[in-house]
Amino acid sequence: MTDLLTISGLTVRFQLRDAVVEAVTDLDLTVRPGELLAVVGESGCGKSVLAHALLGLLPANATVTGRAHLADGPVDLLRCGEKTLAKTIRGRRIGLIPQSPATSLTGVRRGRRLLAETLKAHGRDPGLADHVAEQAGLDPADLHRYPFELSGGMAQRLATALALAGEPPLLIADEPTGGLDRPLVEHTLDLLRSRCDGGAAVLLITHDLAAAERVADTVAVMYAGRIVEHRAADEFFRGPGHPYSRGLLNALPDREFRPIAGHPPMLTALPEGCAFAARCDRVTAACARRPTGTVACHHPLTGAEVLA
Ligand SMILES: Nc1ncnc2c1ncn2[C@@H]1O[C@H](COP(=O)(O)OP(=O)(O)OP(=O)(O)O)[C@@H](O)[C@H]1O
Ligand code: NI
Repeated sequence: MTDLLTISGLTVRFQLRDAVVEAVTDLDLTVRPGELLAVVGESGCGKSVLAHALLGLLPANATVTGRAHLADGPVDLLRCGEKTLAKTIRGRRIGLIPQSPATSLTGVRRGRRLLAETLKAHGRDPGLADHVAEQAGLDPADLHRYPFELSGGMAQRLATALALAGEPPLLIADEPTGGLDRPLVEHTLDLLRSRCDGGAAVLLITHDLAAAERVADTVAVMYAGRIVEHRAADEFFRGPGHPYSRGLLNALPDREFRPIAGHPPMLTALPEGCAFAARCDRVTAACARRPTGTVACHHPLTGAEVLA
């Protein structure tokens, strides 16, 4: 099947006064219709920057290179300019559930009006507001509130409803379960899954590997701005290939509940070789060269040692 989204060589740099932040480097990804791709990795590894780059939402100190295309459009999302993105892409072709919607949902309109106007802007019946809120797990009775009157979890669900309003074929959900308690987490994940089962694609950005395990078809692991492993979810959860992936899985409460020692490197001073080497128990002299491949490691895990 043709890919819905194709990203090649995506690289994002932020210019600071006296340093450059290498936020995303040479990232290739594809997402098919009906696929739920989970992008996982520790805080600061570039997940939100990836989402914002695709939607033209990065601040002025960012430089973006590479290419990103939707299957049905000739435009390069990274080059097409604000007007095209605002008119034809954001909300319509690609919906975004932003991270921390409590801070991004501002304005003086009540939830119902916000949602009704968004539906109308996408050519849908504004009367569907209550229905779409319910789909997102938000009690329609809470739509009379202003954004600043919403709890973090309610704002999260309103943001989800707003992203669903345009029925975009691709939904990017950046930590969509933040601030939600367990039943609502599951409701939101199942909602994303049902979007995919209806033919849409979802790029789910999450810290929560248990969430990814519940719903993802494929998993991409980011470390220090690069994808270090990308494969089918069932294979990944059975036997990750990258030592970093194994570390993430072993940190889960129902596995070893043991966090990975140490910290990711500074994105302003990345090593030339493998960025994970300083934290890795398999490091050798070979790791001074940058590893490549779908498991970007000179000493990937195999067979029995995988979850040892
Ligand atoms: N405008 C900016 N200027 C400089 N650096 C930035 C800017 N925006 C983001 N960064 C840096 O880019 C890196 C990646 O940030 P990003 O928000 O993508 O992380 P993340 O993986 O989404 O983390 P989290 O899981 O905490 O949301 C971080 O080191 C961050 O500090
Ligand atoms: Ni983020």
